Amino acid sequence: MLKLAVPSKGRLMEQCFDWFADHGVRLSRSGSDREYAGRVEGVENLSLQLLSAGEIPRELGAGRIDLGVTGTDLVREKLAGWRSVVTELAPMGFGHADLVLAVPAGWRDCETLDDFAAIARDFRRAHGFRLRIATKYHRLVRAWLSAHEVADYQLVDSQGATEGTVANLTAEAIADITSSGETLRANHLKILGEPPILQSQATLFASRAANADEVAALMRKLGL
Ligand SMILES: Nc1ncnc2c1ncn2[C@@H]1O[C@H](COP(=O)(O)OP(=O)(O)OP(=O)(O)O)[C@@H](O)[C@H]1O
Ligand SMILES: O=P(O)(O)OC[C@H]1O[C@H](OP(=O)(O)OP(=O)(O)O)[C@H](O)[C@@H]1O
Repeated sequence: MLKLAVPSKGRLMEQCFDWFADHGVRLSRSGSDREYAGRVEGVENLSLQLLSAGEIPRELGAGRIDLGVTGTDLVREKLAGWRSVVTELAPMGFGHADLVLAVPAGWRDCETLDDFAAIARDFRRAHGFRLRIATKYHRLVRAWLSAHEVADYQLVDSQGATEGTVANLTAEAIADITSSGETLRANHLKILGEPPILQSQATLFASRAANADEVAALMRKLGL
């Protein structure tokens, strides 16, 4: 029996149910809208759990679930050495979002990452502390800034409403997921750097601990 987990709410859950239906497997909640158990029809030996998208990487990593749907951003952020822990089975074509670095739109002299690196150096000298970047994507942001030789900054943890931290004076810049760009615009922020830190989408992952034959049989059933 393979254990599958999908996001427990919102558009991600609905689009996930639609994707499986298009591949001949019907997923549904087993009880009320509040119940986090699920039902599977159309394939044998598969059980369904509804979990927080943010917790699915950890459950895959621990081998407590065999298959999971979540964003590539969350897997890369939350699982060190993710390639040795999970296998990417199928990008699913929804949940597209870019992880980006953004600064106040009014920073006219900051258009490139090189400008940002220079501003960060000057900031430290002028203020006596490092420029603050609010984010929940610590691992990905650190790796990306290091690859671009930006060193004079500190990360400030923000688990939500991250774009508000600049106006609230708890950070000078942010790194967060964007799709329509509305939240950045509404908070007077502009994106720096092209391409983005990461382009994410909802993806079906298998735990490396899962039974490979059972996973291969399911993939055939899904037509993948
Ligand atoms: N505006 C958006 N458009 C598209 N995808 C998004 C957007 N915001 C977040 N996502 C994606 O949705 C996935 C889930 O994100 P989110 O952080 O909301 O989950 P979560 O915090 O684990 O949910 P929960 O509140 O259940 O804990 C991530 O992979 C993320 O990339
Ligand atoms: O570019 P947009 O289409 O405006 O979308 C971006 C927003 O969506 C996500 O927030 P979410 O609604 O998941 O809430 P959060 O602040 O708790 O992360 C993300 O963190 C951004 O804030």
